[in-house]
Amino acid sequence: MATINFGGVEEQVVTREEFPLEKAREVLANETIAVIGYGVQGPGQSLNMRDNGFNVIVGQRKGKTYDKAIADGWVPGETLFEIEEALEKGTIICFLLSDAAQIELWPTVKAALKPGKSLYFSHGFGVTYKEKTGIVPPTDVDVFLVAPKGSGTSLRRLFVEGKGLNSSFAIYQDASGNARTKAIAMGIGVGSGYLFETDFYKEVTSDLTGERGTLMGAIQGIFAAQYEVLRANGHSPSEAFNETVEELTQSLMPLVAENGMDWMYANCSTTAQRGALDWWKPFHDATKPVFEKLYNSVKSQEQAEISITRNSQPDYREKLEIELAELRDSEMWQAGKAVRSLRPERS
Ligand SMILES: NC(=O)c1ccc[n+]([C@@H]2O[C@H](COP(=O)([O-])OP(=O)(O)OC[C@H]3O[C@@H](n4cnc5c(N)ncnc54)[C@H](O)[C@@H]3O)[C@@H](O)[C@H]2O)c1
Ligand SMILES: CC(C)(O)[C@@H](O)C(=O)O
Ligand SMILES: [Mg+2]
Ligand SMILES: [Mg+2]
Repeated sequence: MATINFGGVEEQVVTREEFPLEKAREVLANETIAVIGYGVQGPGQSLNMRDNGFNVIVGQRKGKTYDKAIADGWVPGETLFEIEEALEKGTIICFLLSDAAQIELWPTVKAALKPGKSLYFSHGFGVTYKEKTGIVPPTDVDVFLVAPKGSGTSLRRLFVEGKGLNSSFAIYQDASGNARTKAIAMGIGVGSGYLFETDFYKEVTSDLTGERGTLMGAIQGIFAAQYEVLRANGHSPSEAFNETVEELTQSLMPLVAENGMDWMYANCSTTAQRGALDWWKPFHDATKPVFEKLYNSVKSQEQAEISITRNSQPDYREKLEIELAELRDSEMWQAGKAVRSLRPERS
């Protein structure tokens, strides 16, 4: 573990330098890694591990996604199987179905978890909310998680570009005495940048907060609010969208990603800097109570309850799609579509 100072707080993290890919390959040399589910994380993690030289198979029920796995080079009967067969063959079971679907499949997975096998998650959800999910692993298997901090789509894209998303890792149960090393090896194998340690409860609590907050929920809320105010005051969709979204994603966020907020500010006018430095505080004060409400709703398990109830309905995909279509069809995101089509690299 390397000790790194994060803004005055020292943390132990695992870097690729200290735990190189060769070591990860050695640790997992005798394992068959069965990736169960080929939705968003499934492809990213399985393809990265395959390209990193691990022994990986995929378990996916037949249908459109199974065909996508074939298109990605997984071979039926060799590296691609029905879920039950992959569970049988795998020694490390990567449970990468949607969190709600994990509940339904758990009895099947549990039956396949013979002593000595490992159960791998990418979220603390299933076992943390065991009263709601029924996911209680047998005591003679290792249980750990590696949670990439980003979409499986980015996990794969960054890997292909020679970059990496950071991931957290956590141990829930160490039956073999080797769970920690295995978890870290898996984290390196899926293409993580660096790995930071957490526990299942903290992972699920921070993750549910983040995606409902700044990463996804809050950002759409704040975009919509500013766009609406600009439009209500007579600004065109072009002007409102560019001033709300396009400039942020194309110009300013890449600068923040590269060198931090102050550096992005410093690369804008002093007029902009003065205004931003004055206005971030009112935005902070206005939104902090909402973040507190959100965190409490996660902590009380209300968010887990909603997620399970809503995403377990037979038509949950169709219902999500209706709400996504509402976003997509809104004037702001339709304006965005037009703006994207005008980017020079697209013409
Ligand atoms: N999406 C991400 O990028 C992301 C990022 C970090 C962590 N995670 C976590 O990774 C895990 C997998 O998430 P995901 O977003 O990749 O999942 P997903 O929603 O894309 O679903 C994965 C697979 O589940 C299958 N599935 C759904 N219902 C099923 C059922 N009843 N029986 C059998 N198969 C079924 C689908 O065919 C699909 O292949 C979750 O724990 C999630 O919280 C996801
Ligand atoms: C990609 C996210 C938002 O980080 C993940 O947590 C998820 O649930 O998809
Ligand atoms: Mg999440
Ligand atoms: Mg997340």
